[in-house]
This record gives sequence, structure tokens and C-alpha cells, in this order.
Amino acid sequence: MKKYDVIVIGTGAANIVTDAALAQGLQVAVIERGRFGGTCLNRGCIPTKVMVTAANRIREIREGSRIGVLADNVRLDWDMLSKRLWEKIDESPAIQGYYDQFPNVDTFNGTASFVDNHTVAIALNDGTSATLTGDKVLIATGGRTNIPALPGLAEAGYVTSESFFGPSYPKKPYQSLIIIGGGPIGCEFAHVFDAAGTKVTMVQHNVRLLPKEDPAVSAFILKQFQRYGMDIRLNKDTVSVSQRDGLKVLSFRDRTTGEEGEVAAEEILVAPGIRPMTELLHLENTDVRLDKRGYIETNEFLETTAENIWALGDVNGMAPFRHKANYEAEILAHNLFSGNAPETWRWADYDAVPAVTYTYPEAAHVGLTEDQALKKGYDVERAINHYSSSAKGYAMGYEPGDEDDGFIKLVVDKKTKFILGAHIIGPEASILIQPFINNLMSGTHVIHPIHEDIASPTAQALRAKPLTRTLDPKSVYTFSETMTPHPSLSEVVMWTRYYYEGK
Ligand SMILES: Cc1cc2nc3c(=O)[nH]c(=O)nc-3n(C[C@H](O)[C@H](O)[C@H](O)COP(=O)(O)OP(=O)(O)OC[C@H]3O[C@@H](n4cnc5c(N)ncnc54)[C@H](O)[C@@H]3O)c2cc1C
Ligand SMILES: NC(=O)c1ccc[n+]([C@@H]2O[C@H](COP(=O)([O-])OP(=O)(O)OC[C@H]3O[C@@H](n4cnc5c(N)ncnc54)[C@H](O)[C@@H]3O)[C@@H](O)[C@H]2O)c1
Repeated sequence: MKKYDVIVIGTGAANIVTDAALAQGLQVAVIERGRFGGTCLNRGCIPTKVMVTAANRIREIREGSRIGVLADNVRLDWDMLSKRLWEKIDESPAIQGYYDQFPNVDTFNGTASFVDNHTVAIALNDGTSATLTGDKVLIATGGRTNIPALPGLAEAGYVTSESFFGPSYPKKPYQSLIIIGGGPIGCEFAHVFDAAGTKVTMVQHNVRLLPKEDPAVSAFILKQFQRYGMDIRLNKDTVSVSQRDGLKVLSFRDRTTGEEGEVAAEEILVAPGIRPMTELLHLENTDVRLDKRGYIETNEFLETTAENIWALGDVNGMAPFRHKANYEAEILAHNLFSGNAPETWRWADYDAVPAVTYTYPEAAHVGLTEDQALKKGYDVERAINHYSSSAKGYAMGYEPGDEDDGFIKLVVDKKTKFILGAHIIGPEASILIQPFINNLMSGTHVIHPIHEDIASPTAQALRAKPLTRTLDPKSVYTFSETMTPHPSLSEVVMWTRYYYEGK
């Protein structure tokens, strides 16, 4: 049984930790059951953003007449879009190839499960098996679609974001598509397929689309989607699926009135949320504690209840975003594998985790909604500014009263005038939100213990100090503590930090 300094399970954000460990010359085992690169590269942020970017361009051109740009017959070249999307996904083998060059890294293609805290068995994809031991183990196994138990769904067939970017990838846009779920996945796919000419129907359980956004943002997106001609059914329980005349038929029931209805389409995309990838790990053989939903409980240092096991990313249930997973991975890399003294350890702060949904237009937020601020006891002041009230908004063609005149809404503490939350719906919201994220992360922060009983001796000592950090807006190090959701902004930020930190 080969012994490693570090065993890493999962190759999404975990790669940041792997890179740090291998740079220290440690013996590292990397285990991946699917494609190297994880969700973001293979079936998440990156391929969806390739599609969304094309869909956005179509909408911008179609709406260009408001600023004097006329174009006819604007349409999507699906083959070209697909080629570009798969070129990106097909970078996956190069990630494994990269690790395979290092003598101190062994990569394994297979499913990991725990024998005990230090021992991991691998059911290798080629049918063989291996068993390893490790001083430290990192679990970064992500999540996957939580398929509802819907009678007839399996028989009729369906796609998820996983199978869509796999065996079910369509040769051309669907004629018609039902989307179950009105969260970020449902709304981003709805935007893309509607722009591609598909007749889109969304069936959403909640009374709102994007229920994690401010209600005004949800209402805006609903109106926008309806304006595009999508059929949106809110507040529905999905009941069953059947097949008729070559179409898939979804039956639903209104959650308030009980009224029943059905919709039919060529395909059904199931996007009702995710569940953590913990069930294959046999964590019952370890001291790792799960919460009621099956997520691994971690503290602010990403420690678990097992002293040699850490967990990060979607699997810890703190917020399922790539920028948050990267932030946690950077913290672990800094604390465990960069030779830094405990006094300089970093800790995770989840008070300002931003979110961006790449609909058209984009929806972005950071911090508290008005309701959340009121519930926390703040005396709240709110301010709303529409795109049409700014010169740039006018240049973009927005007039006061336009149905699609987006806005920024600020939630402010009346007493201190501190910003508690920012919510933006409109073009480039993903970029416009960034100053507010930096603002919320700036200043002096005192460590907030999370799951106080998860506490290594170092964590206890740092909590007792208590550890503080001051983020000087002028320091490049401040970038390390600030999440950056926009993909290209985050690449600029990463470059800035790595350049000056000499990585
Ligand atoms: C369609 C879609 C669009 C998204 N768009 C965005 C976006 O625009 N912006 C954003 O911030 N976030 C987005 N997300 C969320 C983002 O992709 C995730 O938050 C992020 O990828 C999670 O990273 P991770 O490292 O925790 O897990 P993952 O990237 O999922 O990596 C986990 C890896 O572990 C492997 N694994 C699981 N179990 C085992 C096991 N037992 N043994 C071995 N290997 C195992 C899996 O195969 C997987 O490769 C999107 C997600 C989806 C589904
Ligand atoms: N741009 C981004 O950052 C981005 C993009 C896509 C996904 N993600 C992340 O990936 C995760 C998964 O996304 P998601 O949209 O699937 O999850 P979600 O949990 O955010 O939304 C799912 C929606 O489906 C609804 N729903 C649940 N069961 C249903 C049912 N049986 N019938 C109809 N509706 C049902 C819920 O009311 C909910 O609003 C999210 O947490 C999300 O944040 C992020």
C-alpha cells in the first residue's frame, strides 16, 4: 500500500491545493472518477458561458435598433458554437497529462472511498482497484443534480447539465424544451435555448425565478423571459412525465390552487438543485461529520471533524460557486502547503459571497437582501438607480420606463451608512458588482468561528487570539481575500496576485 503525504479526491478547485502540495515536493495522490477539471470545465461554468456569450450577442444585435444598429436574420450557428464549446471541454486530458509529468504526483482514474481516516480505496475505472494511505486527505468531490422522484421521468428520458455536456449533447437546438427548475441552471439554459430559437417552457416550484435573488430582480427576470416569449409556470409541483405523439409531457399541479396542467416538448432539462457527492465516499468509516442534507461540515479553516481530513467546494454546502471553491482552495494551499506560520493563516469568511447568474441581462448580488437586513435588526435604507439614469445607460439605449431598464439596488445601514448588500440586474452586472464585493470585504475583520467544535489545536489558538485581518484596498494581497465572480476579471486578479506573490 503506497503512502502519500496528501491524497486529493476531486480535480475541480482542488487542483489549486494539489499545485501547492506538489510545489513543496510532497508526495501527492490525485483521484478523479470523471474528467479531470471537474464541473466548471467539463459541464458547468465554462461550457455554459461559451453558450451564454453567443446568446447574449444575439440579443444585443437584435436589440441594437434602439441605438441605431440594424441587422437582419441574426441566428445561431450551433455547429460553430458546439465546436468551440467542445474544444474547451477537451482540454481536460491535458490537466491529467500536466500532473503526470511530476515524479511526486500519481493520478488515479477511479472512485475513491474511505476505509478509515487515513486509508482510501479506489475502484479504478479500468475495473482494477488500489488502496492508498495519506497523512492528509482533501475531499473536494463537488455535487451533482438532485434528480426528483418523478413517475415516468426515467422512462421518457431527460437531460441534466451533466448529461447535456456528455452523451446527450444535441446535434441542433431542440425544437422545444421544458426546464424543471428556475434557479441559475434553469434560467441560464432558458436564456441560451430561447435565443437559439427553441420554444422554452419553465416549470418552477418556487413562486419566483431565481429565488435567491432580491424579489425585484426575480420579478425583472420573469418579465424579461416572458417578453422573449418563454412560457413560465411558477409555484408548481411537478407530478409525472409521460410520452405522447413523440413528445415528453410533464404534468404539474399549482401549489396554491391545486389546479392541474401539462406541457409538452421534445426534451426535458432537469435542474432542480444539486446534492453533495458524499454518498460514494463511505464517510461512515471516518470521523467526518455530515449535516442533515449530506454535506460535509467544515469550519473556517476548511477542517472537518476528522483531524487529518479537509473539505472544500460544493461538497461542504457553504455556497456552490466556483469563485467560492477557489477562495477556499487558496486558503488551504496557503495554510497547509506554502510554509506559512499559523499566525499568518487565512480563514474563510462567507459574509460576502457574491453570486452572478448569466441570464440576459445578468443578475448579480453580494451581501444581504433588504429582508435579510431587516431580519438581522438593521435600520435599513435602500436606494435604487436605473440604467436609464446614467449617461452610459442612455448610451446603451435605455429610456426611463423601458421594461428592460435594469437597476442597482443598495441596501444600507441607516445608522453607519455601511453597505449591507448590492443587487444588480442589467448588462454587465457581473462586472458592476465587483466594487461592492471589494467594499464589503475591505477593512478589519475578526475571525468568525464556524462549527466551533471543529477545532484543531491551531484553529483553537487562532480563535483565542482572536485572529484579525486588515484588508488595505491598495495591497495586492487584498485580492486574495476578495472573491471575483466574473471569469475574465478573476483571471486578471489571479495574474496580479500570482505575479506579485512570485508564484
Ligand atoms: C451548469 C452549471 C453552470 C455553472 N456556472 C457557474 C458559474 O457561472 N459561476 C460559478 O461560480 N459557478 C458555476 N457553477 C458552479 C460551479 O461549477 C461549482 O461550484 C464548482 O465547479 C464546484 O467545484 P468543486 O471543486 O467543489 O467540485 P467539482 O468541480 O464538481 O469537482 C469535483 C470532482 O470530484 C469528482 N468526484 C466526485 N466523487 C468522487 C469520488 N468518490 N472519487 C473520485 N472523484 C470523485 C467528480 O467527478 C468531479 O470531477 C455552475 C454549475 C453548473 C452545474
Ligand atoms: N452562474 C452561476 O454561478 C451558476 C450557474 C449555474 C449553477 N450554479 C450553481 O449550481 C447549483 C445548482 O443550480 P440549480 O439552478 O439547479 O439549483 P438551485 O437550487 O439554485 O435552483 C433550483 C430551483 O429548482 C426549483 N425546484 C426544485 N425542485 C423542483 C421540482 N421538482 N420542480 C420544479 N422546480 C423545482 C427550486 O425551487 C429552485 O428554485 C446552484 O446552487 C447554483 O448556484 C451557479
